[in-house]
Amino acid sequence: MAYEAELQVAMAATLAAAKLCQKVQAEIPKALEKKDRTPVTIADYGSQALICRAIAAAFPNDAIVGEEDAVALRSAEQADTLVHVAQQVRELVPDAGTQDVLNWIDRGNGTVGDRFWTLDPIDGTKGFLRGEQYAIALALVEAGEIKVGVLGCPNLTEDIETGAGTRGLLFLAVRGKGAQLLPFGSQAARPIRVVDPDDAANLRFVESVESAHGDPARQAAIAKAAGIASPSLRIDSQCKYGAVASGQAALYLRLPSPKTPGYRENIWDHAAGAIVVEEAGGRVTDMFGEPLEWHKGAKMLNNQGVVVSNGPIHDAVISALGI
Ligand SMILES: Nc1ncnc2c1ncn2[C@@H]1O[C@H](COP(=O)(O)OS(=O)(=O)O)[C@@H](OP(=O)(O)O)[C@H]1O
Ligand SMILES: [Mg+2]
Ligand SMILES: [Mg+2]
Ligand SMILES: [Mg+2]
Repeated sequence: MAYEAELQVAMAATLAAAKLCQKVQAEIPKALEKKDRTPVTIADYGSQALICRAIAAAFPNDAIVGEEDAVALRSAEQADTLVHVAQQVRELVPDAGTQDVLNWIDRGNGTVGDRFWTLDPIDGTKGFLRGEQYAIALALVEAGEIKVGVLGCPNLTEDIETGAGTRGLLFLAVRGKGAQLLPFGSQAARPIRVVDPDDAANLRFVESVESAHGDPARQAAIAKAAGIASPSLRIDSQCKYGAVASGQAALYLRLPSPKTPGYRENIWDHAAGAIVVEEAGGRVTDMFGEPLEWHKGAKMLNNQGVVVSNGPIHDAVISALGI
């Protein structure tokens, strides 16, 4: 199958990063504050180091556009943090030197081009810090189209609402080949599909836990206008894409927050989830119904808001948005 090597490398790297994140989350990590005042932890850095190492080894010519960089970790003030990051990485790569770890993290400073990977080593760091949902999100983009996506969700359960079933899910997709779900520890991935419009029990919508990352009042009004009467399920991170792809929600709405109207979305916050939903039969656009632009830069400057659906309700949502 096309992209089989890329998929296998991405899956193995994401599972290794998930192991590191699970261990750090159990130890109740501290958060550092980045320049933009958002949090980052040793697990964000460790996850980026492991995944960039694996991609650089398998595909040395590929650029990686990752969320994190090692600038702060190279500073004298963060010497202790660097020690902790390197310790965590060494649990999985015993011969990793401290300089190696810094260089692997900085391998994620690549730029978008004809073929590149985009990586969010922990999406939903705030959820991670609360002990709740987060995702490790990795995607390959070629000629402006996402070709491969792997989304690791270490705390997500097969039944998202009740918590029943295996905890720890890997969502996978290759363009044109469908989307699959592999519970952590299982050998057998199974195909997934978005929800059928007749399945009233799963016609719910999902949105961020963090109110400041969207517009909860407008999101509720739009969902209602599109025929979804039940209250939202609030989930951190790209796990929301997993909910739509696996047929447990019909809609994920992320409308611009009135507090940060100029905010533009990062490609790593959406690429892996978007291909998983599309390959499961759903649709992903911005709030104007336009396709998201993956190859223009790390920020999607020409897109605002994100609408993710099972497909059949998509046009009703865009028209309810009234634009
Ligand atoms: N103002 C604003 N508007 C929209 N999005 C924003 C905003 N600020 C931050 N972010 C990004 O949100 C990412 C987290 O996604 P979620 O909102 O789905 O998860 S969470 O509820 O915050 O946990 C989060 O990703 P991570 O930094 O990887 O956690 C940010 O990239
Ligand atoms: Mg993110
Ligand atoms: Mg992140
Ligand atoms: Mg972040």
